[in-house]
Amino acid sequence: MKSVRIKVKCLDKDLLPSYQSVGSSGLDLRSAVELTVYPGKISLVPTGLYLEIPLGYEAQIRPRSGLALKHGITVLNTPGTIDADYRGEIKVILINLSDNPFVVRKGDRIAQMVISEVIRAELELTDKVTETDRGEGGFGSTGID
Ligand SMILES: O=c1ccn([C@H]2C[C@H](O)[C@@H](COP(=O)(O)OP(=O)(O)OP(=O)(O)O)O2)c(=O)[nH]1
Ligand SMILES: [Mg+2]
Repeated sequence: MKSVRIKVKCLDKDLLPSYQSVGSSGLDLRSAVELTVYPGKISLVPTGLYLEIPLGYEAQIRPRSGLALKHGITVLNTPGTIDADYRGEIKVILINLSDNPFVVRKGDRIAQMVISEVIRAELELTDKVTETDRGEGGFGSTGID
């Protein structure tokens, strides 16, 4: 498996994220605070983490499926983008899509962070794009069966 070294400043060692199994794609992120995400509401959850991601990589913040399925808790902007040059605290934007308040305790694993390589586009202006069978069809144009 490929890996990349990332420097991390962590306000509290107990908040250091980790992979939960040998094949996990994401590092589980822990909440640095206790808070409640109320039904239908959005909360910005600090993680106590500051990263130095090498240029050419990014971090993506994704929901945990268990929280989504059991509690209706998801990441509003998924996948959240952590730019390589960002030096602020990593924060997670949670939304509660259930009818019940969701209590987050300090140290709870609230989301996961996947490190990814980034390919940047070199935009080349043109007056015409090539034709294809699909053409302008989209948004369900191929049907559902
Ligand atoms: O879930 C997220 C998303 C973003 N960020 C931080 C890191 C990221 O590098 C920065 C900017 O994020 P983004 O580009 O998604 O937001 P923007 O609205 O475009 O803000 P900006 O104008 O600062 O780029 O905010 C987080 O901590 N958590
Ligand atoms: Mg941005």
